[in-house]
Amino acid sequence: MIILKDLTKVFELNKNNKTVAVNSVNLEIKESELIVLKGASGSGKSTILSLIAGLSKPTTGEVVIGENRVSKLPDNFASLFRRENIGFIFQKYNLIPTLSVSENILVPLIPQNPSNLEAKEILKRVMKKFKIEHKKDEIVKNLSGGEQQRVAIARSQVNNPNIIIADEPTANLDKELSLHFIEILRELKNDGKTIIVATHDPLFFDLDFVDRVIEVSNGEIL
Ligand SMILES: Nc1ncnc2c1ncn2[C@@H]1O[C@H](COP(=O)(O)OP(=O)(O)OP(=O)(O)O)[C@@H](O)[C@H]1O
Repeated sequence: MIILKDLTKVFELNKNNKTVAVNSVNLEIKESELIVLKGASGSGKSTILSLIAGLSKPTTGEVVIGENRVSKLPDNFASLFRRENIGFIFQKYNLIPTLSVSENILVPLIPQNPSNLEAKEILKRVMKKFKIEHKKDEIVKNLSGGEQQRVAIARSQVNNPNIIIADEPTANLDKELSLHFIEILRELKNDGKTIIVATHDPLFFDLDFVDRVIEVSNGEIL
């Protein structure tokens, strides 16, 4: 269970310039639920995701995931928690363009220093699942948008996280690739993952396997 308790995030650029990006948000997300956060640009979706992941700290309120009060964890514990529990899929993929597909997918494992055999097995599992095995030695910048997306998804799954956070995952994809991404999402949902997608792509709003579409406006949940 992920619980957001009266969560507020204020960005203070200077004394006269404050943005309330998230305003008193309360939300409970059950295990294996798929939630879509929908809202216009600037409504606060990405900020909510980064608070859930412990990438930033709330101004007030808290985030609790399972037994962990994520928003109260010191940074090094928060990053450990993230590494073990959360997979990220970003709009711009955040891949390293000059590295190969396999090298990019293995990046999240670097802190764990796995044996070659372990790394090979994990690579095989995720590349097969997300159908990118045939490109394993290709440099990422030579891949199409859809292929880069699959590398990013494969990378998000190397630690087999139980929570997946996707921020505008289809923003750079055409309709066909977006529909393909949605099929991957359906699979991840069937695997029992808890998934939170922030998007303004209408393709996500009537899917039969989405549990809830939650509208965010001006930092508040409607
Ligand atoms: N680091 C920051 N410093 C100052 N203001 C910020 C920061 N991050 C976000 N904001 C502001 O907080 C508000 C919410 O931004 P956020 O990125 O969460 O919206 P969003 O709904 O994800 O938008 P988009 O769909 O464009 O990504 C915006 O007004 C934004 O300008």
